[in-house]
Amino acid sequence: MMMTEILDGRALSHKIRQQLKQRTARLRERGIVPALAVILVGTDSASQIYVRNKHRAAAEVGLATHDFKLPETTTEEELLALIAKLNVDPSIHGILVQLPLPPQIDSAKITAEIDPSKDVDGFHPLNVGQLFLNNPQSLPCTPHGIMRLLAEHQIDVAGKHAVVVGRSNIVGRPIAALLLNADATVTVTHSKTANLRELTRQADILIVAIGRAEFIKAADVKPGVVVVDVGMNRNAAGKLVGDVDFTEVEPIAEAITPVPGGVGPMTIALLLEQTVKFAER
Ligand SMILES: Nc1nc(=O)c2c([nH]1)NC[C@@H]1CN(c3ccc(C(=O)N[C@@H](CCC(=O)O)C(=O)O)cc3)C=[N+]21
Repeated sequence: MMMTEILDGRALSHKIRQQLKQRTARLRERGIVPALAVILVGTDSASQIYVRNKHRAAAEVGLATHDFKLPETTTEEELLALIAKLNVDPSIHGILVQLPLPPQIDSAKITAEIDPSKDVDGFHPLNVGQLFLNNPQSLPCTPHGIMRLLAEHQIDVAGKHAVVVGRSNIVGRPIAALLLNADATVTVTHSKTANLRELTRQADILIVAIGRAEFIKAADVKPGVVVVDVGMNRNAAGKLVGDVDFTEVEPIAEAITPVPGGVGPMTIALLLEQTVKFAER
């Protein structure tokens, strides 16, 4: 009987936060309070969960957060003015603008205006380019959290076939780059991919970030696969479920992340870690 390893993001994020506590204490001895500015425009529901959990975790590790909650009707000019102010504020080490933004705001224009050295999300084109060139400066938190979770469980990706489902700027594209930098053989699939399930069945490592509840079933994976589920969806019963049918896939997998308690808490831990890193420079 093979036992499936559960990749527990809650436990590892706890461990990372304990280490960060010591680093923030040392910074405070030098008179530096690491500070993160979080900008939320409107009322996206995933963003609100994120803001709430982030806030709690930041306080616990001794990191200051400055929340800017702006109305749905905020203009691009207003948001750019706030970013310009935060860019030059020496007491602010990290700036995060919650995505998605309302339709009147061009998010590409916004991410390009954040000082790359305060870009805790790693979404600025300069940081995206550095990641692609295998010289990362600031990494997107969710992909970074995934790599840390795999490393913690001694899952070596070198030489393995990693299949990514989804090509978003936040998860699919950057995790593909990170896996490639770690010497995996990477296939990126998405909503237009022909015979997608034939490709997922070939994965040694399967990363699913497509935003469809329980999309990956038992028949879509091979025995012994390592599954990372980035999805966060509400099912008909109002329960939080991933993009992977956990009940079906877990018995076949060698290792799998749960939802909740997998990738989500890791995203927050790496966001805090990146902010502390910026404050230490
Ligand atoms: N610029 C930007 N960067 C982001 O990284 C970003 C964003 N915008 N916009 C929204 C999404 C969503 N997101 C979450 C991260 C963690 C949890 C999280 O803590 N999840 C927990 C708890 C879930 C719960 O409390 O129900 C878990 O999965 O176990 C949720 C949501 C980051 N995002």
